[in-house]
Amino acid sequence: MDQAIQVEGLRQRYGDFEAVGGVSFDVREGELFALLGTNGAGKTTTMEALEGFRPVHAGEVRVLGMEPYRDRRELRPQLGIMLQEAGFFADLTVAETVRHWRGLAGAPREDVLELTGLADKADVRTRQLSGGQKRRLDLALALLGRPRVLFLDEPTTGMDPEARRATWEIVQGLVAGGTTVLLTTHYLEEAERLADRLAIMHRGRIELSGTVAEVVAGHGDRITFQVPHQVPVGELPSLRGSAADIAIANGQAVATYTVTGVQRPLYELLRWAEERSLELDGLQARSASLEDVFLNTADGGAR
Ligand SMILES: Nc1ncnc2c1ncn2[C@@H]1O[C@H](COP(=O)(O)OP(=O)(O)OP(=O)(O)O)[C@@H](O)[C@H]1O
Repeated sequence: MDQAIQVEGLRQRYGDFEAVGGVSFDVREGELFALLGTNGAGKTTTMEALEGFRPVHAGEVRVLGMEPYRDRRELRPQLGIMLQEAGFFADLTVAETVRHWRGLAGAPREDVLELTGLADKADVRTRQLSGGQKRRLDLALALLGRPRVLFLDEPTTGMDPEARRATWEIVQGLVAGGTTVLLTTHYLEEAERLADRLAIMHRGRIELSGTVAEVVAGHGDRITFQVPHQVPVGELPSLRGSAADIAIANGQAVATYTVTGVQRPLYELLRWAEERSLELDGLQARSASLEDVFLNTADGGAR
């Protein structure tokens, strides 16, 4: 089988409110696909439809060729699910929690605590774990049954940078071993690092999808610098027809130009500065980043 996950025209409602309004995407076997989006965009709702938690209202979803809600008994043992909120028994230790869940997995992995860096917390009660450690225990439980398809809903929220990087390595190892992963995240760097392809959702729809390179293509390049104090923002030049966007950071005005190709506009800018004997602190020229595209989408700008 080529496609592990197929979503076609998915719509989900909560009462009268349409949380997902016609979403389509595929995830190939052994691929990591990231769902990004603003708060309330419909990422978790989409994921829950694929996990078989509730029937779909309209459209078609398939996971490993099965209909997730109808076929949940057969499908569930092949899925690993890491929900956004951990629901552990507070008085069980980490080792007891794993033992409890191991009983439900067919041929459980024995190394999940070592894999997730929790071996030294085996005797700690789950309520005493830090937020990041709880996320790691959640991941450990999701991996117990050696899932073919792994759903990770904001897996690294609350983790320190080191734990986040360690988690990325675990996930990369799983994908290298053939596991299909659907991930939601608010960390754009996480998606840039891990995702083979991604989709940006906004208000129940997919606004953009593709590889990172495909998603940022066509969004131009950026030139930014701190506006010198002696220059009123109204006197900044336009660069090849592009006017400056001004943002204030720590009391300092920062100018950003969206341009196509940086060489000519940069030349114009430097000549303008030279003629006025101005120093442009913090001058940067770069391609559009996933963050630029994301913010543009969230503003309703990318269509
Ligand atoms: N059980 C529910 N009943 C009513 N509305 C709900 C329910 N669950 C989610 N919603 C609403 O549906 C919309 C989509 O929620 P969802 O959790 O799927 O978004 P999300 O993209 O995962 O958001 P976040 O990034 O904040 O986790 C939101 O407006 C949310 O308030």
